[in-house]
Amino acid sequence: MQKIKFNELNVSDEILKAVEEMGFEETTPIQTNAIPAVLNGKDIVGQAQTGTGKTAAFGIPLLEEMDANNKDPQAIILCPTRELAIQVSEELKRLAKYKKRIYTLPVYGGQSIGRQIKALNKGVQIVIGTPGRVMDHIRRGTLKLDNIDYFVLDEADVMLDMGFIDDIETVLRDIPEDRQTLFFSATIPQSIKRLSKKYQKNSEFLRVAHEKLTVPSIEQYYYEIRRHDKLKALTRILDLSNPELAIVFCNTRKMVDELNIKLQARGYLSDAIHGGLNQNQRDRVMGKFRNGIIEILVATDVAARGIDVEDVEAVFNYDLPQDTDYYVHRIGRTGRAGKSGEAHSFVVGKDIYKLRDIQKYTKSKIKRSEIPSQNDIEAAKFDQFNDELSQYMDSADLGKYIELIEDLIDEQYSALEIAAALMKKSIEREDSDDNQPENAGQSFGDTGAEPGMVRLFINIGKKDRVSPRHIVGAIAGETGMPGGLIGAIDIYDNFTFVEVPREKGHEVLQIMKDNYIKGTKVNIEAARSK
Ligand SMILES: Nc1ncnc2c1ncn2[C@@H]1O[C@H](COP(=O)(O)OP(=O)(O)OP(=O)(O)O)[C@@H](O)[C@H]1O
Ligand SMILES: [Mg+2]
Repeated sequence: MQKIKFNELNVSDEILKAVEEMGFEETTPIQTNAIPAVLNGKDIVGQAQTGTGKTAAFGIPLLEEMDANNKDPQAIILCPTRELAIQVSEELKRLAKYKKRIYTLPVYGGQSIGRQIKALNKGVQIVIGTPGRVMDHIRRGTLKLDNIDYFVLDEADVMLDMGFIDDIETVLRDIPEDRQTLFFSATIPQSIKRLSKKYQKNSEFLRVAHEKLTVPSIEQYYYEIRRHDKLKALTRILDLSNPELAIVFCNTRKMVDELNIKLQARGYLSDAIHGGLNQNQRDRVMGKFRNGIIEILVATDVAARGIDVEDVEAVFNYDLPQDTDYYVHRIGRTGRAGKSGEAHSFVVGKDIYKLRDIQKYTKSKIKRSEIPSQNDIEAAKFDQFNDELSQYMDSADLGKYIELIEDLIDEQYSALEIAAALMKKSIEREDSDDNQPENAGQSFGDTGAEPGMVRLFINIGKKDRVSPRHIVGAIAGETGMPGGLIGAIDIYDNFTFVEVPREKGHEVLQIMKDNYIKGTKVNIEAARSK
């Protein structure tokens, strides 16, 4: 029996109420198996596909076992990234809504340690963090280990990999022996078994029986293309399938930044996330993506594991991941909690061998597909136009317009000609709004800008490199605006972007158009105001 009602589990009314409010109707298979096992005191390795509720599978039993009268930390959950630590903490908070006096806290680098210490001192039973910061608190004595009963590694395979292992061993040495140790991930390689022997007692391997490592509701496609066709492929697929939200993975920070700028310049609502940004920037980008202010998240593998954002309908491997496990995790950002999703992978040259390995490893079918043609996109637009038009005709009051058209017909045109002309005009207008290449290189909008600020994209031409200092200096000099108001200047291959207060947007655009900055001509191709 894989799925059951939550009230068939031996859990408290507080949890049942919270789970109901969160809209969970039945347990997922890993929850069915893991919740009783953890409540019975078992150490477990839990493997289940992406998006199948592993967080609640360890979160619910932990919350049940916390002693509300004891203010000391009783559980530590380690996650590989800061965003994931925050998200797991949020999910636990929702589950703990009716568990009064049970507190959870995320601790991660890049956030003020003082604030975290204050929060820890107030009393927190469950600490969720990244290894570096958790270690830091342990060394400072601000995170006490004497009462830790539960130690959880989310994304265990990556946590026991990489540079984390030393930190984890250090933490484990100081946690009381009679703790429970829990490992969870969608991918559990053989090597974990050895580590499990070392760190766990009589561990039970809960593997949710599934043929495939990937989720069946994700349609997977690959495209054999040339490197320089990747951007075209991406934008065409985006235009054709028009996903609510999408994540595009690249293998390097540089590639992420470059691609993001190219997408923004073409008018897509995108932003970038990678480890090179500071924590404020990372939080801001994740927040905008979760709220749908941006629709496309261009990311390195920092966003590959665990991240749960509703309505991510498509994932792109702009670059194929180096590691086959990461294919599973990346595409698992879509098709979560029973929803459907699409995964598109770009394959250049020898990547095809890697793709074959991925198929073999995941036992999933990745279908070969072709870059959609302009005709495909036009046909899709036409279909969409038809749908919208018939809906509109059903609801709108057209009386006055019918009379006007009748006049036109009397004069010289047929009804068919008039309808065709109106349709052409309407579709063309949509297209010209649609960021065609002639608009690329410059745009003017609040894509990704701070509230009240507007972001200007400027094509500075490949050879005409200027430094951020020059740009700020020139704008400040011409407008008399303090330099501090001019923000977020980054220079990429041949683009730069500048954030200025909204009301100064047009003026600054004009200045940049008219001026030479320190002898370098700033070339602005076209101005477009959204
Ligand atoms: N029983 C349930 N019914 C419906 N939705 C659920 C249930 N349990 C969890 N969810 C929701 O499913 C989504 C995915 O859960 P979660 O992030 O825990 O997946 P995961 O297995 O940890 O995936 P990943 O391997 O990517 O980390 C979340 O939004 C969560 O709130
Ligand atoms: Mg998870």
